[in-house]
Amino acid sequence: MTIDAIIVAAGRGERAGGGIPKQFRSLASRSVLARTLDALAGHAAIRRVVVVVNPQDTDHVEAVRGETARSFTTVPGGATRTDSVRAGLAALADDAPDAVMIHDAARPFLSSALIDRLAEALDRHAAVIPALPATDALMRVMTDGTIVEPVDRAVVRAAQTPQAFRFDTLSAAYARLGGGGLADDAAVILAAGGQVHTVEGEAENFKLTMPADFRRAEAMLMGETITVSGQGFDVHRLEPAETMWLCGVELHEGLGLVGHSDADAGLHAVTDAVLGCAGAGDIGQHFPPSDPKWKGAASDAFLLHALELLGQAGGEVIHADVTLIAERPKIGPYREAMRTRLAQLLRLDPKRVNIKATTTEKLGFTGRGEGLAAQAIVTARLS
Ligand SMILES: Nc1ccn([C@@H]2O[C@H](COP(=O)(O)OP(=O)(O)OP(=O)(O)O)[C@@H](O)[C@H]2O)c(=O)n1
Ligand SMILES: C[C@](O)(CO)[C@H](O)COP(=O)(O)O
Repeated sequence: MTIDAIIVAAGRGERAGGGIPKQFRSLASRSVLARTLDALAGHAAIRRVVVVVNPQDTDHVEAVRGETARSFTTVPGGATRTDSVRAGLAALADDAPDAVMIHDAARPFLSSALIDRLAEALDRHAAVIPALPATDALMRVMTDGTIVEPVDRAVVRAAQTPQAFRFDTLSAAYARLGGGGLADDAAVILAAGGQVHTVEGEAENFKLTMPADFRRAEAMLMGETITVSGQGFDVHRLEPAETMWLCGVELHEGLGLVGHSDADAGLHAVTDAVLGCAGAGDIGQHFPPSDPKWKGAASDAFLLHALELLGQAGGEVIHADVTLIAERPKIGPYREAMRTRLAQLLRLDPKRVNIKATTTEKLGFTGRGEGLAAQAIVTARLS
């Protein structure tokens, strides 16, 4: 069965506050939407993901692309969640899947086991959602808050997302729905006279709605992780050349670095620091200079491999600080470009990346202009 996913991310997040729509706010150094995408688009059952966004948020969406390796397309959303889901369904219609999961961008903590449960239930049901029993006593109230009567909590459930449907069933229900918004997609099926089944939801899969939800989410992430640091150091010989690669940026200063790969000492130091965080040895073990495969290689590939190993070890980079040591070239004119490129490779906000440069007062091999050295410290969170 082919299953596509729609992430609705066009809301304004007014109840959460925080200055920008909540799905783009940072939670322990990564945006909510990047986390949601990784959880959903990273699942093997999901073929492709459409993210429904507000066109005002283009810059935020581009920043999220830099934070995740997952691919996704975007479509403009509407005034209500219902309108946004409708736009997502229309975007999938040309190459319609057998089934679709609709998920709130604002629920970044869904587990892969929950997606498994929903996918498995889709074999038996056309509409299935995760739901949780109520744990508090429930009261029916008047608009002023005065209680009318208790509600039997055995007969209610709190509905979560992802909500999973056979694509044709959900599309037909949306086609029958008039104007106006409903709370969720289960309500759309019910309005069309359909049946909706439930699987067990997850307490951790709460929706970031109010400011306190962000505090809870931060505490959850901090409590589950430890912070580690990795350190890296590299040196390459300098010689006259047209170009030099340093921290992923091409410099045109009449100097080059000599090495087996592109000799980008900055990226090599960062790669070693990431490997340090992952407890995965050093760059020479993974990319031996004796292997002709790496001759002239762009060092981006080394860093991406180290990041992959860190990911497998349950880690994510949260900060990097690099020091470049040389008399020449002067780093100042390239500093911002290096910061931007490194942030892109590390999938970090550029504010979390720092590039420093120093000379050694004409002392030693760097002082004599024979070589360039780079040091890096990378900080990562490990779960
Ligand atoms: N017009 C809308 C409204 C909501 N959503 C999405 O639907 C999900 C659940 O909605 P909610 O938590 O209500 O988000 P907001 O509408 O952003 O929140 P608020 O009501 O506080 O502004 C969110 O991922 C939100 O981005 C959407 O795609 N389009
Ligand atoms: C879709 C939903 O998250 C299911 O619990 C919920 O209905 C969204 O409600 P909101 O009023 O848009 O927050």
